[in-house]
Amino acid sequence: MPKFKVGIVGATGYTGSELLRLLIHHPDITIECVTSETHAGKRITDIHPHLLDISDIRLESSDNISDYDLDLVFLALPHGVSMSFVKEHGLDKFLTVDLSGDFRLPNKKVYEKWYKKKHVAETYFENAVFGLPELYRHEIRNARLVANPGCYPTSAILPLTPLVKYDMIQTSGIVVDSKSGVTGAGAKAKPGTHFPDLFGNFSAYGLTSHRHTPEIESVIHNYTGYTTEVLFSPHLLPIDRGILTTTYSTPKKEVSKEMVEELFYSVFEKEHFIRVVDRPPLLKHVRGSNYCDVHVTYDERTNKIITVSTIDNLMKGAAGQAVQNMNIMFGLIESTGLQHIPLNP
Ligand SMILES: NC(=O)C1=CN([C@@H]2O[C@H](COP(=O)(O)OP(=O)(O)OC[C@H]3O[C@@H](n4cnc5c(N)ncnc54)[C@H](OP(=O)(O)O)[C@@H]3O)[C@@H](O)[C@H]2O)C=CC1
Ligand SMILES: CC(=O)N[C@@H](CCC(=O)OP(=O)(O)O)C(=O)O
Repeated sequence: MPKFKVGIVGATGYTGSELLRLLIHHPDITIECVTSETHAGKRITDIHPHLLDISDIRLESSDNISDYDLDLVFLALPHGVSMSFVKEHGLDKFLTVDLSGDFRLPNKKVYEKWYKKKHVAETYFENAVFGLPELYRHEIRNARLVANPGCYPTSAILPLTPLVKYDMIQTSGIVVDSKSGVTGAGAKAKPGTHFPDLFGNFSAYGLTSHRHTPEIESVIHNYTGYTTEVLFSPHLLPIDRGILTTTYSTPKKEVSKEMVEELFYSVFEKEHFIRVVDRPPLLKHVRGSNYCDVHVTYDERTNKIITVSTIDNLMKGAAGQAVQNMNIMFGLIESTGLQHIPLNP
């Protein structure tokens, strides 16, 4: 079978780098072009020296993308930039997997409220499928534009949807408390991601205003039909990769630890990348892999259901999930090229 041809737009960033790591040896695809506006003309190893003797492809401007006959393009671009690319190229020439948040929300109004940015390609919201395969596998198969989920939303939506869908929890007062490694903030240095600010430190940010709040709420609504109220609080961990998310919710009816555990085991039984674990998961047990480890329990004393989930933000939180979506769009086995064993320790 001929291989599928793909391009990576924004290949110099962290998710671009991770896409390269996953795709160079993917058995069913070839990487035809990789783009950078800042480093066009340089070899990929000038930016990613770890690829020495592995790839010698040259970076070029995304203006050249039309010179290639591509089946699919990954947009590993900042939000605001992805939407301009989609507006310029449309969806007829190639399939698109957008890693940014530009097409994850229901419409322009919600986007502009939370992103504080004008949306210039609103007509494409109706084409976009939210790229969480465990929820929307069938829709992804026929999509031309997949909005790859945010890293925090992936870690929160996966454990919350079974609880909401099966009517186990009250829809208000759901608390999502997340901690992320610093690669979640992208490759460009910012004051808060500077080594002395990070090392030996730990901080909350984006309280009450983070753009992943409407992403979590709108996907839960779309998938379950329930309108929820989610309080989302992100934190920055002094580590490179990984997200650990704890959720707290109140049961709607009488539950037990065994009941919630049974629900998770049955819902996720057939999911290759979701592992239900019988104790709180560790970040190191998913590092470098596309797994999401989830744990659920019930605290009788406070009457709260607690979930703890872990992902690698660059894998199941970004590039790994994007490749999982690509596999589905091409009709390949979903786990192709994603069988990495977690790097422990
Ligand atoms: N990091 C993570 O854990 C996750 C990231 N995401 C999302 O994925 C997307 C990519 O993230 P990430 O790889 O971390 O980001 P980076 O900041 O590391 O990389 C962004 C890339 O976009 C390119 N680029 C092109 N045009 C512009 C522009 N106008 N301004 C800035 N950069 C531009 C940059 O390269 P050049 O200058 O060479 O052209 C660079 O390669 C973002 O939308 C992010 O929100 C989603 C989930 C998780
Ligand atoms: C640690 C850190 O800064 N994380 C990022 C989220 C990364 C992510 O999922 O990204 P997008 O929704 O932007 O694609 C943040 O809070 O803005």
